[in-house]
Amino acid sequence: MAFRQKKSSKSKTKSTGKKKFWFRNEKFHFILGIFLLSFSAFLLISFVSFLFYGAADQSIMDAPWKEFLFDSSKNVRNSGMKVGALLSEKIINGGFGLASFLFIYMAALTGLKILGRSIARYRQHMLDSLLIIIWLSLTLGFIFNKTGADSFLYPGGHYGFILSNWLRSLVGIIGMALILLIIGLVYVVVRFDKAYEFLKNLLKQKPKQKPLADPEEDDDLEPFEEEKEDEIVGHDDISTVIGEDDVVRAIFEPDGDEDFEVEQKEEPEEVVAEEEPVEVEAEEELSLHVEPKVKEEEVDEIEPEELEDYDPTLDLASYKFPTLELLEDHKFDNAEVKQEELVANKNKIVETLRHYKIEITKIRATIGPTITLYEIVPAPGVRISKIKNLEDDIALSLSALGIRIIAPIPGRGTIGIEVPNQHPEVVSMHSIVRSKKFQESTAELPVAMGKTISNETYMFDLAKMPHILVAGATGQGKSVGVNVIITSLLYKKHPSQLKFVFIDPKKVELNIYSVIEKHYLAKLPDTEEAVITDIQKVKNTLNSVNIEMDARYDLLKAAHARNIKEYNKKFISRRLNPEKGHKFMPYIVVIIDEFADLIMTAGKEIELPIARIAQLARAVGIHMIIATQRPSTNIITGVIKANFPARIAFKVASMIDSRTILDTPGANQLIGKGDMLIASGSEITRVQCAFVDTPEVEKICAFIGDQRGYPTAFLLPEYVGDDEPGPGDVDLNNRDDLFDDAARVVVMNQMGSTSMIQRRFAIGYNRAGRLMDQLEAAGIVGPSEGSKARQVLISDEYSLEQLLNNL
Ligand SMILES: Nc1ncnc2c1ncn2[C@@H]1O[C@H](COP(=O)(O)OP(=O)(O)OP(=O)(O)O)[C@@H](O)[C@H]1O
Repeated sequence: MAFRQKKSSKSKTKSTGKKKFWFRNEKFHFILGIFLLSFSAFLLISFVSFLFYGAADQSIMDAPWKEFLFDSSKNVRNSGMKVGALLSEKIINGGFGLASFLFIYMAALTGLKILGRSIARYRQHMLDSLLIIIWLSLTLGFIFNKTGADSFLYPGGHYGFILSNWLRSLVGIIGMALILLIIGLVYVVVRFDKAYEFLKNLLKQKPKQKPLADPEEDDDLEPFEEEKEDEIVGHDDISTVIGEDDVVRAIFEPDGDEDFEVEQKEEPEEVVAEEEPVEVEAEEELSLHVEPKVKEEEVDEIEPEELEDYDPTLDLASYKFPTLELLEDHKFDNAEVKQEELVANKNKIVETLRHYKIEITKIRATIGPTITLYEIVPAPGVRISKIKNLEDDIALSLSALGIRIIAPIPGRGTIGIEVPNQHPEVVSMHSIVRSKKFQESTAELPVAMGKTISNETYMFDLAKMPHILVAGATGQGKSVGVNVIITSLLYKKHPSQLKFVFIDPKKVELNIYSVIEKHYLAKLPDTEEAVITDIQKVKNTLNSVNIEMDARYDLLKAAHARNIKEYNKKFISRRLNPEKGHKFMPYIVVIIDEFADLIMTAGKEIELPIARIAQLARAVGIHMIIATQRPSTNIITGVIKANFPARIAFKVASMIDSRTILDTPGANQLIGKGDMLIASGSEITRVQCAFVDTPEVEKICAFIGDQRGYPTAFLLPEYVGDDEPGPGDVDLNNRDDLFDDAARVVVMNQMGSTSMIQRRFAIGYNRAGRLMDQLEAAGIVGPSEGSKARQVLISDEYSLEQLLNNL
């Protein structure tokens, strides 16, 4: 029932895929194209004869419509007959006047395009036509304003007439004429460079910069538009009555939420960096500097009009997202907070405060999944610090652990006392994934973490965080938290859009995901396991991610894109040439479980590449999540803290640990079992983490793993560590597994080319290079000759086999 909701939005991708399939049907194209061409021919004939016979046909057209349509004795003179006359009347007179002829042009052009004729700048033609229709209809409506009464023809059509009358009433005849003239002029200047040059020469002293707006500029600005924020799921179960007859009155409005979404706008500095040169140049010589910039863009870009948008999901077009049934509802685990519990807690709070001579004027309860927030308004004159100091006394009187006092609650003017519920609720991943907020999220990397104190789904966009440090004592819900993050992403992102790098020195937590290797995992070439456990491989992988990051930056630079979103948008609209190395970039999320173990064994060798990724990788779509159960300062160092602004703290043993993670106490007062504090920027939110059990994750992974995947995991660039043998020291006793095959290929082709070996065996450049060095050491090929292929020293396969046998 409720699952249906999920299906509708989740299957968006799926249904668009189907639609596209239907739309791509060749026969459908042919029929539609022919229809549009015939229709435009018919309209042309009808429109033209309407100009000649429209007046004569008016009387018949004025007849009641039944008579007009069904009385075959009444005939019109229009060559398109009654339908032609009617269409002409409705489109020309009832619509946009003589400008409506352009509709014919648009229909014909569309027909030809659908039939497969390549039409350069099709979209531009359509846009131009629409603009001209509006402008011309308005202008003709304005000019022929008076003639409407005695002529059958409205040259500006109904809309031109109405709109021009309205504008005239606003700005008068002269104002209106000026507006039309200026709009026309701006259009001509923007569209036609020659006209612009001409006008510029004409008015040499006062050149106008504005009209030369680079179409790319619009594009560049787009990412800075605020993304639509998700709707908040309605919740009516937030506040609860404490008791009418109590000494202190309870307030029960639903909470306004100042969720995390206040965060992150795109950094303005980047805009400045990009736009500055244009402004500086504009001061000197207005137009000259803008032109070459456009040309520079074109070097890397290909003509977009000819091709349909690239669809990265096409390789796995039939991929099905995991369904909601794979997740448990955990409903039976849930318990309501009883009215008596609320009243009892309230009374104890009030009594304890009274005991210390603190009067309060209001108290309100907001029931969360695991804790209830009692918000109090102290009587005037009471010092807040006094209440804060009573934390332990209130905890004692309520005989409960995990009491936290927030004094004051930012932006509310109240003091919050968080009290754990006697029977905490399990927030199921099921309920979170099903929430409207998650389903309708438009975030790049949406993660639904759990529920806030006011029972709202707590979500964030990992792309904006951009890296997360997760810490907490053992057994408090850290691994579940990491699984929740991964699961959220699996429910929302297609394998083509997201890749994970899993690093798990303990070899237990993340191994569960190895079955989705060919869908979602990234690994080094030539490695067996996609979930990395070996410390040397961890180093190599992190360095390889660094190389990938640098390569992505190079591509972004060549594409004049500021971030991955902008780059992929350009790539999808086929404005980047794959032959120049451009490719669709999936997001890469690096997850390191038990970070402490790594730092203890490898120290700086691990910390430095992590810090570099954390500092730089955001713009190129590489994000990191590191988890540790040892939140000490030698693990969470200053370098790590500085680069991981978003932190998630599960319950920790001491206040010092809490400070190490969050820079503030609080995590030591949590109650465990997924109770957590999320710090993002200066805001700290208490959230009950969703619960996803290992069998649920296994089911999701099996669901994905059983589907067709890519031939291999996503291959990261090859990285050769310093301690691995370089090309100089070749040990023929330790030959590459592909040595014999590579030798045969080289001899058969009589070509000693590294890239041929690379291509033939689908291996990285470094490995192919090493193979070539070994072939040289074995005397099969000659020494390197720069960019030329090496000389092959063995002329036939027989000699080669003999040589191989003797090695
Ligand atoms: N969000 C949650 N809701 C309810 N129970 C939870 C939640 N998270 C964890 N738990 C309970 O706590 C137990 C331990 O959780 P988890 O394995 O995630 O701890 P951990 O911090 O990763 O421990 P370790 O560091 O030893 O791996 C779970 O088996 C589960 O019973």
